[in-house]
Amino acid sequence: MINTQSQQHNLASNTETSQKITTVIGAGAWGSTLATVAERSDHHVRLWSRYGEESLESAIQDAEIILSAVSMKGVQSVIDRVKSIHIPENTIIVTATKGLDPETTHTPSRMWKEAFPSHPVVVLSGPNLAKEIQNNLPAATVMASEDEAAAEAAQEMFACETFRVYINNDPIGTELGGTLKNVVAIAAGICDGLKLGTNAKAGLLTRALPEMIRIGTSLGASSETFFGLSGLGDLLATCDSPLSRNYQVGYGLAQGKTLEEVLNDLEGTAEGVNTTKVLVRLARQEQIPIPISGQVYRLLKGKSTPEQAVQALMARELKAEFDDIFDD
Ligand SMILES: NC(=O)C1=CN([C@@H]2O[C@H](COP(=O)(O)OP(=O)(O)OC[C@H]3O[C@@H](n4cnc5c(N)ncnc54)[C@H](OP(=O)(O)O)[C@@H]3O)[C@@H](O)[C@H]2O)C=CC1
Ligand SMILES: O=C(CO)COP(=O)(O)O
Repeated sequence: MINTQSQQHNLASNTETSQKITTVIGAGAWGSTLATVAERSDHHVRLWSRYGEESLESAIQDAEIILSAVSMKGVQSVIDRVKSIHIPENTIIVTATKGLDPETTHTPSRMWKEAFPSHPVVVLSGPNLAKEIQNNLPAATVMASEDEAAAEAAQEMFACETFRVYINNDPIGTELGGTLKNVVAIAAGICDGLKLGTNAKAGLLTRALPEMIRIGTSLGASSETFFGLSGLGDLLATCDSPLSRNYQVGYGLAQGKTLEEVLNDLEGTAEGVNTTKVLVRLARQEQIPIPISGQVYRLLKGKSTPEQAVQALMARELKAEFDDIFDD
């Protein structure tokens, strides 16, 4: 069992010097799980929490990889703390947070890159419900970076029999897939909570994917990435699992609970609530249509009921399925 303070796992401390060291920052559900995964891969792992006894400086000393798994609200403060400590330029920074900064609308990888322009930054994202991975069920994920060697090093550090790690070179697309699907997961929870059926759910997810792609490509992502593990893969996992906190938010709203009630009952973080607000701002700025996410926004704001949101989506002007299909 991993506690909420920096620990040495698995290996006796006198073997540490010969092992590659990974430090995981954030001992919540995801950070603890990723520490377990790296430990399964037989690396030396340190798990750091702001509530633990060990200093961050000591926890990240000699680490080849520093992986941040904190929720969005903790990202800037963690960056500031790491920045106050000197870390060598070959230290790889991996970010596993799925959110958007409410101040700047930036993704966590962009925030890390801005703070550490000379360090390789890698995004970890995929269909990865922490509880299933904790239970040793097989899962696949993506390590994405513009620095191929860094992505490969992170892949090697975390891959094991039950955790299959792919690499790609589209960190922003990989990160946005995992982030934007949280908004859709709220909608999926509403869909299931209202018992709208399988056809409605398939329609919802299929129409939500182009929304994610429109926003993603406007921010520089490749559309192809959204059909991979971190896009479609994570959409399927999160929107079809009661383990997902975002799905639980939608499900609770469909039961007639207020957002406050739902969040009070929730175990852990549902990033989709904040992401929806940031996403709507981004979409307005760029004039990008996001009808499904827009309805989630109205619902979270208390401006419509789940039933009204469904009606509004079904009553939209009829249109072609693909934007440019009749252009020629
Ligand atoms: N749980 C999951 O299945 C998955 C989660 N994720 C993503 O990982 C991120 C974390 O999720 P999860 O672990 O589930 O969330 P939890 O609610 O379980 O834990 C919250 C985490 O955020 C950290 N944190 C919160 N506020 C601050 C702060 N002000 N300063 C520093 N650290 C802070 C906590 O650190 P501390 O330990 O120091 O308290 C803790 O690690 C989210 O972005 C989520 O979307 C991604 C994939 C899977
Ligand atoms: O990102 C996740 C699975 O890939 C976890 O989803 P939730 O944050 O909704 O629990």
